[in-house]
Amino acid sequence: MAAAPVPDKARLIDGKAIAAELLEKTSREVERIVADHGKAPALAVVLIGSDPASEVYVGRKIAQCRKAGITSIEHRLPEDTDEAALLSLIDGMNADPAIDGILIQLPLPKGIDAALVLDRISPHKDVDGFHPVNVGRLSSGTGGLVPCTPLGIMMLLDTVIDDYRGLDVVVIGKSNIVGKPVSMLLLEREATVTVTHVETRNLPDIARQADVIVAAAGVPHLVRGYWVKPGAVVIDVGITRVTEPDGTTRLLGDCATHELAHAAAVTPVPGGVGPMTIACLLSNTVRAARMARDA
Ligand SMILES: Nc1nc2c(c(=O)[nH]1)N[C@@H](CN(C=O)c1ccc(C(=O)N[C@@H](CCC(=O)O)C(=O)O)cc1)CN2
Repeated sequence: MAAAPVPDKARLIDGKAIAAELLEKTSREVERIVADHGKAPALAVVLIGSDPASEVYVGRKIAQCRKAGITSIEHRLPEDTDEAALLSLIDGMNADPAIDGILIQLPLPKGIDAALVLDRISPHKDVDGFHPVNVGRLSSGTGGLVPCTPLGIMMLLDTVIDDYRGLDVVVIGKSNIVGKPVSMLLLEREATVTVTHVETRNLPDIARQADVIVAAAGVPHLVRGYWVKPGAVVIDVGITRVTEPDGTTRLLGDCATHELAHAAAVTPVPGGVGPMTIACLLSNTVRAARMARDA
């Protein structure tokens, strides 16, 4: 069999454009829900403390909700919020039929047990897909709400891959938000998935076998050109903000993208996976709203 041609320039997968399409589709679904039930889906967004990146993400989530016609209810709580007060806020939102989705922005301040908090959210309103019931459903392939970043990664991959059966995929990173759930989604599509992390031995050699690399280790420019097989697809999930000597800041992904001309396709940072995370949050909110109204 002839070897696949080596590309001389990797195709950029435009996350911004794909997210915009999904947001458009979500807005149309919101209109249908309003027409059928007379009430727009509603998302409660909880931000505790004043982490600058979290402020930016929450601001974008709320702005996108407004654009899509989703009602957002904002709860901004101080850094020293008591865990019991947060749990009681969640109990109230779980019981409130006017709220379809609950989002607790991560990371939480020190002293608050994230697992306890996420477990308290009703699985039906868990639009982040972090509740153990939804994690279990994803692992067993039995539906449920799926975490936003992995869902977005699959949508980006679907623009360049038709059939995942037997493809060798290397996931770098084992977080509950990205590495583990995206591995489950890829397994469901019958890819051969190798989950690795920064302690994995011979990581460059393992990565070089892959048809697809999902880099989610949070280590800037970890994946170098020689780690990537010619013609592979590379999804860069990393976003690390670095400050230059002149005081300006820029975002670095987990991949040295300038060394990846020989890849078939890569996602840029910014403008790749990040915008999909927010678009999928809105789409999950609409899904939760539809499920609540159809129940
Ligand atoms: N409850 C949650 N908390 C966090 C999640 C999550 O899915 N649920 N994910 C991340 C942060 N995040 C969303 O909350 C997020 C990260 C990045 C982007 C994004 O659009 N990035 C842009 C660049 C943005 C910038 O300029 O800083 C891009 O990559 O183009 C959106 C959402 C942790 N917490």
